[in-house]
Amino acid sequence: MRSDKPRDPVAGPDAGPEPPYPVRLSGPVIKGFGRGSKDLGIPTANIPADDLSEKHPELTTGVYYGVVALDPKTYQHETSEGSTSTAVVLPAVLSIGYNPFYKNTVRSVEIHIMPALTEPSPTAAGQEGQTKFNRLPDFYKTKLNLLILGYIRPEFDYVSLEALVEDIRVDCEVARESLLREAYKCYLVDSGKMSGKVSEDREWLLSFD
Ligand SMILES: Cc1cc2nc3c(=O)[nH]c(=O)nc-3n(C[C@H](O)[C@H](O)[C@H](O)COP(=O)(O)O)c2cc1C
Ligand SMILES: Nc1ncnc2c1ncn2[C@@H]1O[C@H](COP(=O)(O)OP(=O)(O)O)[C@@H](O)[C@H]1O
Ligand SMILES: [Mg+2]
Repeated sequence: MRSDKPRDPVAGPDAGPEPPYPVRLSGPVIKGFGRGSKDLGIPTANIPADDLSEKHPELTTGVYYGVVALDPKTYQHETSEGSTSTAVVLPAVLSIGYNPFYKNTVRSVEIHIMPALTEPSPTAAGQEGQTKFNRLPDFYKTKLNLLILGYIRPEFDYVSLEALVEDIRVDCEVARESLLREAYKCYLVDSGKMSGKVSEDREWLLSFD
């Protein structure tokens, strides 16, 4: 169970991702248990977790942050200038594990895509009423590429659904603050002066065959 201790506002070193990060994962978006939107009001794009233990033994169960891109052949992202047919990199927060609150018996990888960091955060503290998490038009079956850039916390069980939702709200804020640091922002925005390794990772992220 989660303790009442206040949470750190950022996770991972300021200097940028340290090994094993960035970790590359990709797969088609599949159906989950249908609880994300319905029970929690937090949609999560699930990708297959079948070969995770074999391919990524370093990924322990827990909550992570990173960046994602969706295949523009099947998903056109809406921007302020209209819809775009090139892939867009967006910030994300994800859980890898058994969702102890729901006692799942199989491991899942569930990604919540957040709005661009240039937009106001819908999950910032102190907003009136119930938190409204980011919601995009559905993109089941679309190929999703994900670069995991850091670890936030282990998975917990909770006394209530509200407590789980509040912790995920804070995860979104921790992910956002973590990604706003220069050494992480470069994965989201091409500033023209990124290192060769970052540029290689971004190229992978944006490649869909
Ligand atoms: C950032 C994030 C953190 C999460 N943390 C936990 C957690 O600590 N414990 C837990 O039981 N589930 C956690 N979840 C998983 C939610 O319970 C899960 O997204 C929900 O059950 C929806 O599942 P579905 O996609 O199968 O419908 C987390 C999900 C996200 C996106
Ligand atoms: N911000 C978002 N992040 C992730 N998925 C989203 C988002 N907005 C809409 N979706 C859509 O919602 C679906 C996930 O909803 P969810 O209730 O978790 O269902 P499931 O249990 O099938 O994963 C995703 O597969 C995607 O098509
Ligand atoms: Mg889901």
